[in-house]
Amino acid sequence: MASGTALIYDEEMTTHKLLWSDPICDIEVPERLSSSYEQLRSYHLVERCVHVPAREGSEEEILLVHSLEHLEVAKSTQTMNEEELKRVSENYDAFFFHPSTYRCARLAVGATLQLVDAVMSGKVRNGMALVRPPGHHSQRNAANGFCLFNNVAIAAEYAKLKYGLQRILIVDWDVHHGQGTQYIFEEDPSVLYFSWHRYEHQEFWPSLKESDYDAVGLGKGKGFNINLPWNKVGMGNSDYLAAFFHVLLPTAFEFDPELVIVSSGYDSGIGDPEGQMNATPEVFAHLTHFLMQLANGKLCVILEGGYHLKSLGESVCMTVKTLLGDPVPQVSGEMAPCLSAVESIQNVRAAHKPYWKWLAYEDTSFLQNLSTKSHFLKTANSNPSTEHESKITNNNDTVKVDRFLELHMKNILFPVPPIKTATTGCEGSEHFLSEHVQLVKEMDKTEVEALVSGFYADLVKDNKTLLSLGSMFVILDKILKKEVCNGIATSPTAALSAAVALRHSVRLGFQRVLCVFVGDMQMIPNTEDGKMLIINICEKEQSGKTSCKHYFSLNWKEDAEGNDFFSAVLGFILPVAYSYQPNLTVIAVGPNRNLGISGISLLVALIQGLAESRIFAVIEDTEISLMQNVAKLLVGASTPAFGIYVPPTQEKVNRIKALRDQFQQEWKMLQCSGDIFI
Ligand SMILES: NCCCNCCCCCS
Ligand SMILES: [Zn+2]
Repeated sequence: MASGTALIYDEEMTTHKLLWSDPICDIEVPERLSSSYEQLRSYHLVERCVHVPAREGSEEEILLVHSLEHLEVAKSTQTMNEEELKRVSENYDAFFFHPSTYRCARLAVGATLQLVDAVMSGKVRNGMALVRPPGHHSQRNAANGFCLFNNVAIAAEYAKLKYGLQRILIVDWDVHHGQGTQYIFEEDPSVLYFSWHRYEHQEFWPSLKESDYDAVGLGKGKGFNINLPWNKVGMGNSDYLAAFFHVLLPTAFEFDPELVIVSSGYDSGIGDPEGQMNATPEVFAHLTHFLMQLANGKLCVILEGGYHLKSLGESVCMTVKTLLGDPVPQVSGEMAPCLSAVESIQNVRAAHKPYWKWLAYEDTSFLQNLSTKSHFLKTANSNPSTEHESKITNNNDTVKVDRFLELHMKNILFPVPPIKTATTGCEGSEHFLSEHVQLVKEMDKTEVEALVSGFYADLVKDNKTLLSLGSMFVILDKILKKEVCNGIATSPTAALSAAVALRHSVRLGFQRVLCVFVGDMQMIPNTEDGKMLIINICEKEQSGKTSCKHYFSLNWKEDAEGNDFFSAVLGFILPVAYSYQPNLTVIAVGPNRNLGISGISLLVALIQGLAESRIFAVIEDTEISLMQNVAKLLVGASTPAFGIYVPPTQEKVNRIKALRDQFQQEWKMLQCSGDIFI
């Protein structure tokens, strides 16, 4: 299992710069690279990464994507004077040449390929390349939007050629549409390209019709190009997370890529003059964390845009911290996507329904009663409450944004506990003990009995249960005190342990405890006060207990061969959990679990993004291999390959949709169709 995070940076890429005045290009400055690198150093992140040197991309590698003519023009600029450079630059939309541009662009390509090699060879698990000039706007025969060579597109072609890959996912979270990348892979089903971008109904640059949600790819490539247009500015954390839950992640898990490459632009972050969006740096930790669960963790993050230096630097650090396996910080802001975002999400799901199994039963009846697109425009403008008030009056006030970020990041960056996981030394734990794991000593009997008093005392029959409860209390204390990040214990009665753990956690002061219980829960604590939210994934409806705001019984029986649990995790559990914003998560697996090990592993892996990754897992002691899988995930291993993809049945899709329709006003991250507002 590969480990380690590569960081690729070469100061020489700061020599490319604008020699004349150009109000469009003057934001793409060398300091974007140097200040991001300095920020990484200030957070002591550089020394934790594996340093991989950049190199020059070869002409042959560049010709994987670009025409010989384009290469020759770029090469010829090295010896030009300023006048000539200016003239050549005017042939392109928003691009400038400097005598060192060609050299820097080749270093950007080479740095990107070095990262692909480091990840594909297993030298590291993942990594980031800080490069400029960026790449995602450049096309076969043209420079465009500050980009000369399409670093990420070349990387994808290179990986296919050198490693025989057949499925590569490119996620472009830059705020501009990577039209260059779209054109290059439009007919190619082996490269799934996803981009969100500021669009404002084709008003915003590059103002292309083919940037809209109905550009789904061409020929054999149909379905493998996903455009999510943002038709308003001010999009924030909840909009971005909703786009991942309801569009990108279900598709990505069905696609099951062998490698994930991110066109990582941070102009989609707060304060950026181009994006005018509201998403704060920690959201990139969540987006990165989700993508780390694909392709067995093989993730290459390549810098694209980002023009507010402080916002860029903080977001780069959040990304690298997460690549290193640090706990994911709590995401800030109200967890409620705005109407415009939900409409875009609904439109892109409808557009892709013909191409993806997970969308087979998507309800697209809204298209019929839509007279024209203007229908949504009307609703969007009709209730202003559905838009985000901008945190910063205008992003152009750089100093104000600096101030905001200074304060905002203070309470985000918590000390990473030295020990990742605490365990009880239970059966099978010897397999994963390492310096990241701490064995907790047993608690003495009388103390445990005192803690278990009242409610459950009579239920604690034997010594074994008592001891298991005892070590559970010790683990919960350590998690609360942030001595450890998470913990795992086995129990002869997971249901009892979970119930006791929930009460104990609330008594310890955790205000919102999320409990995901797999199997039949037997005893269900009272959730009226909202201090707990329970999602019980069980085979049959718990007797007489119907779902309510803080208790969900999700009937799910997995098909034998594979696991169709993705749609429940991505379409229901995560949206509810993110809406609830717990400060502790308890995962419990009881007897006769109705989910496969890979489904549970996926759930544990994805849910680590909550509660600053504070998770307590309690597993029925008969489930040794499950315990080991979960323990490895808590210590920081990548999600194992999650078996054969089985699309959800219509009955299961309808069950999720029914719960969504019923609770999407309480838990707004469930929203993925605009109907609710009409
Ligand atoms: N009115 C023309 C605006 C051009 N803006 C180019 C932005 C390129 C961003 C690269 S991430
Ligand atoms: Zn951009």
